[in-house]
Amino acid sequence: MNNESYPPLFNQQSHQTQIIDIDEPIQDLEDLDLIPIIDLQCLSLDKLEEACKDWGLFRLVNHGIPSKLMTQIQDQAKNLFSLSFEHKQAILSSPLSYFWGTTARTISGAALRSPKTISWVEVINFPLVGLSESRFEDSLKMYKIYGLFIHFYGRVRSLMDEYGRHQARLARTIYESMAKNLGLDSRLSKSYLSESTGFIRVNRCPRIPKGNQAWGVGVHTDSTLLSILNQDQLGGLEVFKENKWILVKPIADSLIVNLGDMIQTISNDLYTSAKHRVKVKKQEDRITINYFVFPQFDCTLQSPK
Ligand SMILES: O=C(O)CCC(=O)C(=O)O
Ligand SMILES: [Fe+2]
Repeated sequence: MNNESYPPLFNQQSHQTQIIDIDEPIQDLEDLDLIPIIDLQCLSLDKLEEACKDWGLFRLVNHGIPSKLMTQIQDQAKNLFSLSFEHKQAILSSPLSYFWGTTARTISGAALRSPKTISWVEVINFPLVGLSESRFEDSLKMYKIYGLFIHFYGRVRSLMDEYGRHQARLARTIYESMAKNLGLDSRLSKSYLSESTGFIRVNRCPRIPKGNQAWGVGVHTDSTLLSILNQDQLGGLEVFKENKWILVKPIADSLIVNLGDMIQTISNDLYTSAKHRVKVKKQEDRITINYFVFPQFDCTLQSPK
């Protein structure tokens, strides 16, 4: 098992970095999807309220993103990850960033990784603001693979722009309904969702040798206001609810909305920032595309009385 697109650690036959408990009980009822469903075409404020309080996570359907775009973005992410590890390290730099072994970064942008907590994941961050006018392409010309890379980077970038606009629309619609439910003061609550903070994070959890498993992403909550996830058909995402880990099954054309720490704070802990994690055990690469959005950086969060 060797492929130059993977970080070297992920090419080892077996790895000792993450031994995880295979017997841990997980609610896995074959045909049953336990995750609450929110239909954006006929959005029920009551259902939304229930999902936000009880789960902190829900499945979004009828969201208006064409399924072709959902698939194209997955395919292009796959292409980008298939560049060699060296090239990814060299060319996916500011305003983009590439790192592996963790999804967390320090304030200065360095990957927050330690040998004990290596996650089985590679990450590319795409800012959405300024992507089109960035000098990134100029800096790429220094590299020999410019010609090869640029023809699909251009494609990825325009897809990201289009996809990002849809995500911003979804976040705005969902957040405004939450604000209504929470009775937020509309003058204050405008700055609690700031589209300019939005970015897209593409994750690849590399295939893993048969019989092994690892954390793609360990247990965490998102620090966002909202996160909106497009996962491929391999699965692996789990959410914690009433002391059980529940599989968030992949269902074509649906998105998973995660409430982050910021909306939990704004709601005065009425809403839950969902605890979740990703387990990797398939012999195929797993790709997910996540949209993250935050409050305006300098605003003060105020919970309703
Ligand atoms: O890849 C996934 O399914 C979820 C990733 C995640 O939780 C994150 O990036 O915060
Ligand atoms: Fe997350």
